[in-house]
Amino acid sequence: MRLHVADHPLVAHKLSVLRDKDTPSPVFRQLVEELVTLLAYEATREVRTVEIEVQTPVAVTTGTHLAEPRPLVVPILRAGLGMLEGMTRLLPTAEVGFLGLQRDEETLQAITYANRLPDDLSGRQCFVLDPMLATGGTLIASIDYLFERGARDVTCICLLAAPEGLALVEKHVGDRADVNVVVAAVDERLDEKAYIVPGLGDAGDRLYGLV
Ligand SMILES: O=P(O)(O)OC[C@H]1O[C@H](OP(=O)(O)OP(=O)(O)O)[C@H](O)[C@@H]1O
Ligand SMILES: O=c1cc[nH]c(=O)[nH]1
Ligand SMILES: [Mg+2]
Repeated sequence: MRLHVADHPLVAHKLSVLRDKDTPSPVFRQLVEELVTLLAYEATREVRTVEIEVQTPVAVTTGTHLAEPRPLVVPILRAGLGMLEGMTRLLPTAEVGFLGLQRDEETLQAITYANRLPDDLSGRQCFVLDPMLATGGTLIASIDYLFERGARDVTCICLLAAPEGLALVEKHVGDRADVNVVVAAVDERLDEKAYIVPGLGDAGDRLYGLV
């Protein structure tokens, strides 16, 4: 697994506003989108491209297009949905697949309640969107679904990660170079309810206002 922690003052600024418990849902949603676009810039650094010929008004030149098959973006419902718009703004031609997973807050196991992924992901580059990497159970299940269907590589974009969750994902995938995790920050730890500390609370509730 390769980990990239964004080191940028704009990311740090937006993340601080996101953490503030008094930031209301509309502002929270807007900031999540902006943060994803900044993280996606880094996360798509190795997106596959092909050379094409472009006729400018002046001359013929060599340009770049995204290669086929198109990348697949997979928001993990519910909270990952808040990251989709920011991602597709940068990758408008990507296909989107959906996974619905909810962590059972007693057992901390991730339960899958929706799976709308293409059956065959052979050769596909996949980008998983989930704001919170806490115990890592949700992300591990998501990565497994994608590789089971033949994904070529998986890049996970998260806003916050706990060291415990990162360690579990790393233990699960080992040193394979086709799993990337891009995060805005790695926080201190998990609390007794497996919430990220200092974190930002329940990302789904803060995005969509449900309790
Ligand atoms: O690393 P883990 O310990 O598995 O926890 C992380 C998961 O918890 C949150 O989702 P949640 O289960 O609250 O669902 P929601 O998005 O519907 O709120 C979050 O968005 C991750 O998907
Ligand atoms: O801190 C956490 C942990 C899991 N899910 C969240 O939304 N927040
Ligand atoms: Mg939640």
